[in-house]
Amino acid sequence: MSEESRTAVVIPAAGRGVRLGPGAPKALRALNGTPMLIHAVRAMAASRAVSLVVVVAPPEGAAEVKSLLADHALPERTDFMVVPGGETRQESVKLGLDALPEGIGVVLVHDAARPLVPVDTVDGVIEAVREGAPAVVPALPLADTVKQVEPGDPKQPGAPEPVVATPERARLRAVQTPQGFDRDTLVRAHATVTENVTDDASMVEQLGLQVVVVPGHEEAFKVTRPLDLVLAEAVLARRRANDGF
Ligand SMILES: Nc1ccn([C@@H]2O[C@H](COP(=O)(O)OP(=O)(O)OP(=O)(O)O)[C@@H](O)[C@H]2O)c(=O)n1
Ligand SMILES: C[C@](O)(CO)[C@H](O)COP(=O)(O)O
Repeated sequence: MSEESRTAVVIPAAGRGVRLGPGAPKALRALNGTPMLIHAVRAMAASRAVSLVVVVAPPEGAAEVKSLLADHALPERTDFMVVPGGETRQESVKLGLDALPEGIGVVLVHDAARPLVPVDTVDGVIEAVREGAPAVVPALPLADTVKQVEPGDPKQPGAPEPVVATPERARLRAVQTPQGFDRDTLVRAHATVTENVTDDASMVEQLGLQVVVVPGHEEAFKVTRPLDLVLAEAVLARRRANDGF
């Protein structure tokens, strides 16, 4: 993968945010007065290697997302597109991929729900793809011990679940985004894998190709539950205090 190969980012932003609770679609909710999606777009466009950002919007919200992008200051060197999303994250990513123009060789997929990822993490992923890895994921070691269980009846939440195994923690990683791919590899993965998966790199694993992990960052956490909003606001307040961000 050459330095000249253009890099695009697909940002799936079409989720409802059910775990966050009632309100607007998660990507459109505000952090420090600015929609989470705009933070995520700026985080991606902060990389000088990124020439195109494709936002996959809630199907009924594409017009609103277009006007949000027009209303917020974004780097001029980056192009932006908006396409409507699908029923699942996987479908939304596929719709974003389908919209990519010719000439893009590297594709990042980044959750709108990870608005605060630092640019060094983004650049580290791009660099690893450019150096030849077909799929790259940023990840962190785990702080908690993990148990594999026999899942209980979803109709009886809170009922005890039998433990099946305790995987060796030192070999586990908590995976973040942006995940980076050689474009042709990711297109082939989405065309081949039909079962529902929770991240794009696992589709490349199913093709039998090597996926590699590079260092993630604790500020690349995903806003999933209400407490994550508190943490995100605190991170932004610290950034403002530290560097007038
Ligand atoms: N049909 C979907 C579902 C999810 N996403 C996006 O995928 C990312 C990661 O998903 P997640 O954090 O699970 O978001 P939601 O699906 O919105 O959350 P929840 O499961 O709580 O509803 C988010 O940026 C979300 O907008 C998407 O583009 N299209
Ligand atoms: C892609 C991802 O962010 C990697 O950790 C995660 O798998 C998305 O999961 P979600 O349940 O759609 O939030």
